[in-house]
Amino acid sequence: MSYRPQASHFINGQYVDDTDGEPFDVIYPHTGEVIATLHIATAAIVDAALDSAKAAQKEWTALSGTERGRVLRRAADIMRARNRELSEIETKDTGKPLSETLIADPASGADALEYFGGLAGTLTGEHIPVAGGDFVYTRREPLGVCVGIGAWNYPIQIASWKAAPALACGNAMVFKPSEMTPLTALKLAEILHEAGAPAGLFNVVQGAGSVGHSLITDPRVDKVSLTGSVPTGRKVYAAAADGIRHVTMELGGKSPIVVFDDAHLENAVAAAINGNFYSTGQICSNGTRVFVQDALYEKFIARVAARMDNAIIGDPMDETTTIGPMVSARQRDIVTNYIRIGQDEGARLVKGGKMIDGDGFYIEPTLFADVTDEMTIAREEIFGPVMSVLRFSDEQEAINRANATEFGLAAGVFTSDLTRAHRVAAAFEAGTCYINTYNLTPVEAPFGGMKASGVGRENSKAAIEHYSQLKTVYVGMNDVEAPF
Ligand SMILES: NC(=O)C1=CN([C@@H]2O[C@H](COP(=O)(O)OP(=O)(O)OC[C@H]3O[C@@H](n4cnc5c(N)ncnc54)[C@H](O)[C@@H]3O)[C@@H](O)[C@H]2O)C=CC1
Repeated sequence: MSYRPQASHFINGQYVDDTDGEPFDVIYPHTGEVIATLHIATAAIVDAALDSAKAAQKEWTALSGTERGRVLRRAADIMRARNRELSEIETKDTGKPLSETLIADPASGADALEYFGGLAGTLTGEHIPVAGGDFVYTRREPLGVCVGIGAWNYPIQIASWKAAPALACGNAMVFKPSEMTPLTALKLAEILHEAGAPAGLFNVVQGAGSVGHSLITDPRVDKVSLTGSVPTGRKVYAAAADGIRHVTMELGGKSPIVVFDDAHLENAVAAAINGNFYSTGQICSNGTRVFVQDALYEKFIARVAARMDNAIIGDPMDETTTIGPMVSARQRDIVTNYIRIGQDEGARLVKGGKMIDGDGFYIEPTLFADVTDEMTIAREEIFGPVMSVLRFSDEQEAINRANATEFGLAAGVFTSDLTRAHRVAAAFEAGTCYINTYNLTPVEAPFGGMKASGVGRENSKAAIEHYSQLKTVYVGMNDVEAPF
């Protein structure tokens, strides 16, 4: 298995490298083998990326929105045409099964490019009449150079969800993928260039936190958009604050799914399976605290356990596989440790719980029952295939317990009682709520967190607010009066 990108970085319309940068390996999680070695961006690389973004932004913002949109929509078409190639690279980089990447990852990136490409020509200001025939108009202007920083779980999706609205609004972007998954952001850069984006409009530089830090503290940068954990979010937000930079923070979660007695059992079970085991549990909005009402409790656990027997764990390149490895040995060990803590603290291990021997970073999908609110596995984000089921009796109790967390990314409710569904959705302290389904993120709908889970929204028209700013122009139509 190998996949070698042409070079580590993509700057000013071309692949570039600087071998003075410290080398780092790209590891295929199925086998643990090194598939490529790239270099961390040096100061010269970061400088070149920011300079080229600054120059390209001027050229790009001079185009009409329709012209910018055409480039983004062309990029969406190229991405769809290259879906299999991109999906295979994504699978090699992340270990996610091809059965997922073929339908979810580049496809969701292409949706973002298409959607924001369509919106680009519609971005306008307002005309506001005021007293005496004077009027005000507003101009919706880009922010300038945006920095995007990605997590490792959805590399091409995260890069596209940030690039598409940023570019639609007339900004340029320098994107730093996670050092765990550096490959497909380079492909996005290549595709945007092929689609006609000016050289330098979307650059990719590699590295870990220190490269991220040098980007977000650079005076050429106007906006920072991070997808990552809450601790990283705190650091990035603080660093951006020093320069009063705009931010979008898409951070972690510990989201609840509340299943009432009157729920459609198989739908709730399927949603809990998707919301805990898809992408081997490495999804920020996963519903990792599943609250089930008394009368349905044991039945629910039995059905989840039975359906877990149908999981096909193994080679992610085999299109029948439904559970791949964890992204890294480190992440596998973090999750294994949480499973041990869950057992030590008295949760009932119903299924799974073990590492799978071999060179790949595999772990069994794991189901815990009788989890209580104070247990570590009910409080901390695990970011792995571990479902915790908790028992509850009444609605208000479920709402209070669901909200008793610093996070607020997503929440779900399953019930056949229409008014209760909306009442509970309104009471959830979470940015993205679901009724009788879970974890769907169409580009048309805003996505993002409340509380410690984030600031701002991605996708939908709401994202435009986070990649543009309004300028007010007051037009005087009368003589100017002064007191003397
Ligand atoms: N809300 C959302 O949309 C999503 C959130 N996530 C969250 O991401 C986390 C998992 O991803 P990880 O890559 O482990 O997150 P992480 O927080 O370790 O790293 C995220 C990115 O930030 C960079 N970074 C780290 N320290 C930095 C610093 N001081 N300055 C600038 N950049 C820095 C990393 O190199 C990486 O590119 C989970 O908490 C998950 O919930 C993941 C996907 C979606």
